[in-house]
Amino acid sequence: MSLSSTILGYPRVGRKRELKKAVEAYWAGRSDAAGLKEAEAELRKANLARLVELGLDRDGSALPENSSLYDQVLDITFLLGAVPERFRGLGGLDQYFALARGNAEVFPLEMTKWFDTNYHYLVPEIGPDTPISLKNTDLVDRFTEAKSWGYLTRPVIVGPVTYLALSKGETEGYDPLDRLEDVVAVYEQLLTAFKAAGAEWVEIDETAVVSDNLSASRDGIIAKVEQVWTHLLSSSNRPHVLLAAPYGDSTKAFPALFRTGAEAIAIDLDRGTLPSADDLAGINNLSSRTLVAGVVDGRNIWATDLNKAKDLLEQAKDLGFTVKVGTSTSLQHVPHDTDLENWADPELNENLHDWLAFADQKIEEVVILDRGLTEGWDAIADELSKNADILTRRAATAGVAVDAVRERVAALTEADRTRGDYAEREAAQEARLNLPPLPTTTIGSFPQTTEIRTSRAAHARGEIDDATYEDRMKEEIERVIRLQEELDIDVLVHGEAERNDMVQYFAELLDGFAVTKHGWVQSYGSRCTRPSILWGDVAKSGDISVPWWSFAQSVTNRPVKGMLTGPVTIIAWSFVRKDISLGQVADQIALALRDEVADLEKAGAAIIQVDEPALRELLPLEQSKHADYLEWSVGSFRAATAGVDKATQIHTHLCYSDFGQIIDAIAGLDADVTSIEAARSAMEVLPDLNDHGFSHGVGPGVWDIHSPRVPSTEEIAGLLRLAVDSVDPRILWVNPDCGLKTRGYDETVASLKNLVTAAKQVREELSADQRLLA
Ligand SMILES: CN1c2c(nc(N)[nH]c2=O)NC[C@@H]1CNc1ccc(C(=O)N[C@@H](CCC(=O)N[C@@H](CCC(=O)N[C@@H](CCC(=O)O)C(=O)O)C(=O)O)C(=O)O)cc1
Ligand SMILES: N[C@@H](CCS)C(=O)O
Ligand SMILES: [Zn+2]
Repeated sequence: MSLSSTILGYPRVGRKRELKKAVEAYWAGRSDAAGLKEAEAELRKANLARLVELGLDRDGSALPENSSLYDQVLDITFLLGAVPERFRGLGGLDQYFALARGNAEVFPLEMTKWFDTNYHYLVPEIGPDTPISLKNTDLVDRFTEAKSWGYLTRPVIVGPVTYLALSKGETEGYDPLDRLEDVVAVYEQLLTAFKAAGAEWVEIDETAVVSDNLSASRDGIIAKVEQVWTHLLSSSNRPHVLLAAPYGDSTKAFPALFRTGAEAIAIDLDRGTLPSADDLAGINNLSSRTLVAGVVDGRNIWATDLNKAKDLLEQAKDLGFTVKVGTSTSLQHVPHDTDLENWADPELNENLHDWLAFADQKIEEVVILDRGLTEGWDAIADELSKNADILTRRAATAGVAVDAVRERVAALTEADRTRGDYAEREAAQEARLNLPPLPTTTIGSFPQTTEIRTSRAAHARGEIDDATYEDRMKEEIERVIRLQEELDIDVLVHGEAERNDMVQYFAELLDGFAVTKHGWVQSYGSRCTRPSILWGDVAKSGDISVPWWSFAQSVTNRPVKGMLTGPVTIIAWSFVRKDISLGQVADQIALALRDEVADLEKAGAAIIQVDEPALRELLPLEQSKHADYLEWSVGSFRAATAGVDKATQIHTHLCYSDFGQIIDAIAGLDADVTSIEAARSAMEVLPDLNDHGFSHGVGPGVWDIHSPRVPSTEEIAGLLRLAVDSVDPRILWVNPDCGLKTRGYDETVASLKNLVTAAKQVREELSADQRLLA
């Protein structure tokens, strides 16, 4: 059976976040395993029905099966039984969720970004003795169940090379790819099992072939993909294979992918290009191979330029392939459906409706383009002309290009991005702040309690007025300030109670953005975000953070940090326009933030933190693009922060990543203090920082806030001692890995108590040791 036009994956959170609700109900004990499985199956069935309703072929190969209770990489770990020793006493769902979230006894797998997206996967830990075998048949069971409902699906599976390339060695220096043969043996069994269950097609995502940012070299990864898949495809006891190389430019991998003999190859034509005739030299009988041309951007929400897509599809055909329409990536990164929004809502800007394509609209685009491809472009002439018209009108819409914003960005100079000498700043800040050695602080957010979220929801529904909402938030802020004083934390935060999300909050208040009510996208596990839509030129037009900060500072004598989100992170976690460069967008946001920084400073803030947790995430997958990216990203942070007095201390915060490749850029931000995730990787980042001569303040996280586990005082003190071994104690700060918004109060209070006690203990040790200079 031939492959039909398709998408590489569908959102799995559910139109009404059914998956989130089902999983959280299970964790909270409100449902049991059977209840969870039933809810998950119901969602899967509803999604399949929707895909067919939208026009994907139910009996072919077009229906992707990419569901998961938590994460697609974790599903492979679970399938392989490749479970670190600390989880081996557990079984079934207990083990699955302990791997994801930890429990009172065990810390979970590390979590990091999936390529350059805001989706997080769980990093497998692989060693020479990690058990690897076909441990369960969940993936095949899902296929069989869908078949019983009348849908022949195409299971979507992370490929073996990619799985191991994304893993970390159980011990320092161990290369997980050393276990490739064992993993491949399981995939061989899996393919046989799919064949026996009646699968016509499976999709294997070997995404690693598009990235230079992994520890294994790209050439090595490509060679391994070719070797492994040439072997696996030589068997006849398997379904057809769609070998996918999404999320980037696969030009380098193209000849190898085709040499494997896979019946179909999917490539990303949003970030990548078509192969040249040279790339295809020596590959025979191209018409027997299907190319799934990823012309519909799977990870942004703009309506596709259908005329441009048509040209690409024609070019692909001219190369000699059998061409099918596809998305550039899975649609798991976009919301379900634009029709879930109320377009009369003034926050949305009704113009946007026509400009947007969420997952369901993207499927409609795939179906339209497929019709053009098979019936001739005249068959979709109306759609092509309407689409061209929308794009032309969009460019001329008010707010898309604002002269004042463009002129201000064009006038930015190097001096605007440069602060004074660090030693002078350090002295001025020390005199102003007078903090103890190893100062303690937190990253910004305190737990977002049900009361806070309920108040916000009631406010949004108009059930409570602005003043009541504001009073409730202020009560919360004052409570959080008192708690930090009781805990004896040195530098306080207001707790971010008023923020629904650290990006969306800013988007709601800046010009140039729209926000949705239902545009949820999975960030990790059950946690979702509603990425904002950056459609126009960005500027600040009113209060953002100053009233909340001023209130917080008015109720304490200790310094409270002003708290902002940086330009790169706002870009990374929003859906961003593609008609101007990201560097330009970043500078527009930077100037809006520069105004906010100035207002905070004017109000009296001595410390202002500008979070850039996504700095590493947006690092392009291709090495050749790194320098340009680092220049504009670092430049925009500096433009946002360099306007302050030398006595004003600028902090930044980074998390969710492996920072090795961007250490120089971190230094280049020129923040006075950088807090950085480090607890789960036992301070790994510090020697790197030290080797790069990093001499500004640094706060390596000493509490992994992604797990409900409370770290003991001894454990934290141990991490601090490790830190002191790597960097000068005079620059060291003590803080958690990240904000506390996902934590509950019990563990927050217990952990912060231990954190402060540990800091005091190590302070004493150091002063006894005379290693801390005054
Ligand atoms: C720090 N991280 C963030 C990333 N991306 C962002 N955009 N924001 C981030 O903070 N990427 C990297 C990491 C990922 N980490 C997280 C951490 C936590 C969450 C999270 O907690 N998400 C929440 C939703 C947050 C939110 O938008 N809350 C709103 C709406 C709350 C809501 O669901 N309301 C209900 C009604 C509630 C009621 O009636 O009581 C509703 O609308 O139905 C708010 O607070 O107002 C989550 O629950 O998933 C995400 C990423
Ligand atoms: N200030 C934010 C940073 C998260 S990355 C917080 O504390 O939640
Ligand atoms: Zn963080």
